[in-house]
Amino acid sequence: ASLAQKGPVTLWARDPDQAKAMQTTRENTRRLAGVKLPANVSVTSEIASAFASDTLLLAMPMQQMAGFLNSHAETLTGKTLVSCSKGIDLATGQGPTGLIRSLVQGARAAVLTGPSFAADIARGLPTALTLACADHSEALQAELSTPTLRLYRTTDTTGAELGGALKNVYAIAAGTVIGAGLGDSARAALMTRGFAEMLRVALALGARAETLSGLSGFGDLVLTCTSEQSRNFRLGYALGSGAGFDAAITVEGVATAKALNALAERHQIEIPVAAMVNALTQQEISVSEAMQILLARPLKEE
Ligand SMILES: NC(=O)C1=CN([C@@H]2O[C@H](COP(=O)(O)OP(=O)(O)OC[C@H]3O[C@@H](n4cnc5c(N)ncnc54)[C@H](O)[C@@H]3O)[C@@H](O)[C@H]2O)C=CC1
Ligand SMILES: O=C(CO)COP(=O)(O)O
Repeated sequence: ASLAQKGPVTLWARDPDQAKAMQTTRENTRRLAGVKLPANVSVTSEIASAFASDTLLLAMPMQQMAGFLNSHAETLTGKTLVSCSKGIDLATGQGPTGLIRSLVQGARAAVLTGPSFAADIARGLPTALTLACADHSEALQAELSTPTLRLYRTTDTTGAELGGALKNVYAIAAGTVIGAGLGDSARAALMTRGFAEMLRVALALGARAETLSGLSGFGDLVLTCTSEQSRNFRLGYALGSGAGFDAAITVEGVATAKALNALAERHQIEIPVAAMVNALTQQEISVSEAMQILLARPLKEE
């Protein structure tokens, strides 16, 4: 919707009925109810017209991306593929750019990430994001920036994708703390220790520290750990308060916690908060057990 301020945009939906309904009603009632599609957004389920552009934005749950890329590898060859997904592929431990590079020959991989709820962007509220691409991406930055969407460029794709993926794990932790009534001070402690874990993992995997301190890292951690709009925060809140949660809702932090723990084990990095989130979401421990384990850890230097 934001890009439509600058020209025609084609939105691809897999399901022909859903595409037709969106094209007619000018709304995605299931995913973004109440937001009207701008006039120059057209919705189609036809690959040929949807994939005609040289630049394509990929917005799907992370665990679906490998399958999508495999199915459409030939059509996507030579395109600039900009991933908006935040996660780590469980099967390979790769982020979006790694998947794109390994599954689509000749594609240029980029990541668009940072603090942004889809509903805020669609309503034209001011938003700033990180655009990461290994090669010179000034033209892409200009192409994807709009009057309400300000993009900052970097070549650090590893840092950008890890910032966006990992913050979801700590948003679940923050939601759990608030849901369990443990207070804002405890949330601030978890966010800070969570950020230290994000930095340790990202640096070990070759990211730059300044990327993690930017929009895709610190910025997105703050947004997701403090907003009830976040699905990751809301899942944590439900876990903390003992309420139910709709399993159909996309919550990237659950799979990411699993993938992150596997990565940390391989690289021998300590991530106690993420380990608790993984154990909690896999229903291996209770909220009070998680808190006791974290509080009983040996005292150490900051
Ligand atoms: N919703 C938000 O505010 C934001 C979401 N993201 C990220 O974007 C990604 C997608 O999230 P949402 O759009 O919110 O999830 P969602 O669950 O609301 O929508 C997912 C969309 O992907 C489609 N999809 C599912 N499997 C697919 C496949 N195999 N091939 C093609 N399309 C497929 C679905 O039909 C649906 O339209 C996630 O990684 C999320 O972290 C990033 C920033 C903001
Ligand atoms: O990534 C997001 C905001 O930057 C969206 O967060 P949720 O997936 O937790 O809703």
